[in-house]
Amino acid sequence: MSKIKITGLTVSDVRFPTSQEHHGSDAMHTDPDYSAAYVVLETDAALKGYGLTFTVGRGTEIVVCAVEALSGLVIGKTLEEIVNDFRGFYRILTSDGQMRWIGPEKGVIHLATAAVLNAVWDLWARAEGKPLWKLLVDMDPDLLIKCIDFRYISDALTEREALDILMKAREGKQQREEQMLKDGYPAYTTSCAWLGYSDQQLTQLCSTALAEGWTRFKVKVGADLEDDIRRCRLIRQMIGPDKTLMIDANQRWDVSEAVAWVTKLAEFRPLWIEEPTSPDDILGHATISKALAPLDIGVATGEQCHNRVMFKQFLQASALQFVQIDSCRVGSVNENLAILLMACKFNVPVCPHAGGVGLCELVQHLILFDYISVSGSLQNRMCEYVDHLHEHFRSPTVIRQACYIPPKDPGFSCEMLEESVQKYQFPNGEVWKTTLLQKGQ
Ligand SMILES: C[C@H](O)[C@@H](O)CC(=O)C(=O)O
Ligand SMILES: [Mg+2]
Repeated sequence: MSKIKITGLTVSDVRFPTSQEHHGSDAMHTDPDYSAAYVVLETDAALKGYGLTFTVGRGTEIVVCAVEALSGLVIGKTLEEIVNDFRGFYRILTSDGQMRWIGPEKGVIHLATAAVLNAVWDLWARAEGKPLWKLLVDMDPDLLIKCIDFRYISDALTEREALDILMKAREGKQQREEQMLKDGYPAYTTSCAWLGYSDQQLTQLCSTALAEGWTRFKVKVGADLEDDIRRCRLIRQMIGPDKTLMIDANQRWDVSEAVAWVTKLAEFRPLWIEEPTSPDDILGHATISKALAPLDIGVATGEQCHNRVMFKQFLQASALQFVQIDSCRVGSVNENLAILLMACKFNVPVCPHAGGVGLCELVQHLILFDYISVSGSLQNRMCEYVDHLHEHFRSPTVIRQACYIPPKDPGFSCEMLEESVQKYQFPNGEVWKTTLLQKGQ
């Protein structure tokens, strides 16, 4: 690989006013403006690297500050020196002697780490002329393992075990890749039933989704039990008994409240309850999992799980039945590789969190890699899809018959259109100047 040197980093606060139409609303985040701290790595070559982390509006400026604080650790490095010791570079970013204090490996600083590392992985995939999933699928297992920081997880997954998983999954890899290219990776939709949508909207979106071939649907719950019963009944009646329904409470309940509430929704046969309580409460999730097991309802979580250490404990404690990786919450591909491999060892299916802005574009690469090179299974597995804001990306996701079609363009698919970045920049982009003026701010 040529010695591409990273010469600069720019980061933008890009926000989309999705709250105006209640897109993305849930029991906890009632007015999200889907946003991103959007990173561009400049190099001394013709290539650039693009990365982002996802936020829901106010506070994005803090993530931008954190990215700026990390920028000195990446500017001046060559791509070659980073990827030749990616584990070491991951440590440099996450274990800076002073900045580590404001994490470690969690919160705003870790969101910033995700944005920067996503851009580095994008640059690497572009330099190799491959979409990221293919870069990972083709990578020598030894090199893949060297991208992962096993510190804090080696009691649950050793390097040897991780390597064995990858070696074992070599069998059938070619067929699985061909299958993905032909049929795509199964998806479910959350776009029909945001909490702020009216019943009429929900009915109309659901019937459109059914006509488009969707068979798996997620409904937001958790604010009002009577509303939840009515909305779940509506959706279940529309989709019929055989299609799949999931429910998502976005951390709204206490542990016992979660069990009682979900028991009342059991008649609608949800496959899982997502984020029933605080995302940090591992033992609480274990209690909920145990209580709901007789009802055949699993617990899903991960979109706000800080890092690989917490995923390890969720798995060790049998506190979740579905692992929801997120491309922008933890330390990018490096940390997600660790989580995919741990999920495989513990035999728990991975069903990624996506949506927001850019999350579908990014995470499709990781789940394709999981199927082709790690788990080799589609059983009880699907990737979230949300139908908003894809038009702002140079290589938007392609969905066919409710499946993600593997991206072909080199990179990690999160390059935004320059005009979108300008227009939606907060607070000086055209859209926000008008919006803030109307609000008198
Ligand atoms: C605020 C986000 O839209 C959140 O509701 C997304 C989420 O929980 C999911 O997609 O799952
Ligand atoms: Mg969720």
